[in-house]
Amino acid sequence: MAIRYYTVTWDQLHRDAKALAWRLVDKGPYAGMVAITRGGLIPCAIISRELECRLIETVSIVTYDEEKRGEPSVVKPPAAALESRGEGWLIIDDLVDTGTTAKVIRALLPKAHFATVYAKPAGKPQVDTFITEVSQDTWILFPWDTEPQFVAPIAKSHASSNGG
Ligand SMILES: O=P(O)(O)OC[C@H]1O[C@H](OP(=O)(O)OP(=O)(O)O)[C@H](O)[C@@H]1O
Ligand SMILES: O=c1[nH]c(=O)c2nc[nH]c2[nH]1
Ligand SMILES: [Mg+2]
Repeated sequence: MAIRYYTVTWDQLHRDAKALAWRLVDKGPYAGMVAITRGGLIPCAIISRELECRLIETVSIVTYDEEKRGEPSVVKPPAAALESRGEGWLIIDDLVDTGTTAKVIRALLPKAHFATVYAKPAGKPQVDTFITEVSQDTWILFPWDTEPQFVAPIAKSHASSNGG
């Protein structure tokens, strides 16, 4: 199956994270927020500003090596939220894909509210609130993983693909 790419710019990420904050504001107040590093850090910063929530904990789960999956391991647990099992806490990640990361965090913090900006169908059941769904065969390209580069004019690439 050919992979598609969905490019997210800084502006779009800011807009989508704010849209998520709008959905979350009435579900609070929150005891604090847990950002899933590293992808959840920037959406968490944007949402914490909107919700005026200044207590931020982090959790680090290592699952991916580039675009290949490995076994998930908790590199840094969300210490401040563990005792309450996440009650009143808001967990933020940039996206849910297979749901592997979300399942590990949910086991640690079963009472927390889990929110992501983007969601793919396989992981969607693990998430309480999200903004945009993309198909399972789509790879989301975040602004921190990409940079603008020169692209040849259409006429040039068209001519070379026609042997011109
Ligand atoms: O639903 P899943 O299949 O588990 O995939 C989703 C997770 O994968 C990405 O993180 P990654 O593990 O690549 O680490 P990073 O956030 O440090 O880039 C993304 O930020 C999510 O946390
Ligand atoms: O940058 C990313 N884009 C994705 O679509 C994805 N899925 C899992 N992990 C991911 N990281
Ligand atoms: Mg991540």
